[in-house]
Amino acid sequence: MTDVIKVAVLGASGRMGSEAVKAVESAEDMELVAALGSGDSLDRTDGAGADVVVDLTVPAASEENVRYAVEHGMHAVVGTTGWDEAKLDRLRGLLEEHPGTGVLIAPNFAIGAVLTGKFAATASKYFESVEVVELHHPNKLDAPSGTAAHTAREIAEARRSVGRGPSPDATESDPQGARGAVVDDVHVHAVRLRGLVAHEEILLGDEGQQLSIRHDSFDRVSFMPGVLLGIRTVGQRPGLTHGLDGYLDLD
Ligand SMILES: NC(=O)C1=CN([C@@H]2O[C@H](COP(=O)(O)OP(=O)(O)OC[C@H]3O[C@@H](n4cnc5c(N)ncnc54)[C@H](OP(=O)(O)O)[C@@H]3O)[C@@H](O)[C@H]2O)C=CC1
Ligand SMILES: O=C(O)C1=N[C@H](C(=O)O)C[C@H](O)C1
Repeated sequence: MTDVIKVAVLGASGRMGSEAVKAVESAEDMELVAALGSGDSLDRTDGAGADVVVDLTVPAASEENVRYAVEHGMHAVVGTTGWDEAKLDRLRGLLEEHPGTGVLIAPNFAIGAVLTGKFAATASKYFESVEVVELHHPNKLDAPSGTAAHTAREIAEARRSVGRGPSPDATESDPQGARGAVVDDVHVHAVRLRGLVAHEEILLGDEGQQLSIRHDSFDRVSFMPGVLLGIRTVGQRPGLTHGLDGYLDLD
């Protein structure tokens, strides 16, 4: 019998956090030792003996939460968005000072979304044009989604590897930003619509053909197997892992 993993969830009453609390409570190899909201002190995590902190909060709080976890000897599984290159670099530096500690930053915990990013990156090597559309519930704080930004970077890297440049685009005037955000030369469009949960579609086009690759999370339970995989694996993977694919054998 393996040791039970003691887990603290930050953002525990949020949409994702409340689902994660249920998932951890249902896992036989885990024990929920702390469930924190925005008003709670972080010392309730190490104070309760947590091995792993799960951060499902807000972009403004996530970096500080992870820093606290690492500095207090806890691993961290992070689903919160907003981890740009500057934050990731600071985290890498921190982890060098704490070589036994692992942190997973997962833009998306749903296996279908992880695969969508991989499939889209592969496909984008063969198509002249590619654009990303993400569609979410209207309560989402950030745009474009962390997943869409991550997908755009995966696509850009794949295209660079085969010498493909940006998609063709004759737009000369776009004062309202109708062409969307541009992440690493890839256009990303954000839709916010009541009734949606989390969705992403990658449109690829070439002479006389189009390919669409789409993933839909209809319910936040779709993220929970990835959250549990992250909790089970993070302690064996010191350093920073960016993307759940780092814990999956996708080749
Ligand atoms: N990686 C993935 O697969 C997924 C990632 N996400 C991301 O996860 C994050 C949370 O999303 P969602 O659950 O929808 O958001 P919610 O707004 O529903 O939940 C966020 C929660 O965080 C709490 N919170 C805010 N600041 C702190 C803090 N400093 N410490 C502890 N708790 C805090 C809030 O509590 P209070 O109300 O008291 O302020 C709130 O309950 C977002 O960044 C989202 O993009 C979402 C879905 C999937
Ligand atoms: O806020 C959300 O809901 C989601 N956020 C993450 C993101 O920004 O990519 C993951 C998923 O898309 C749901």
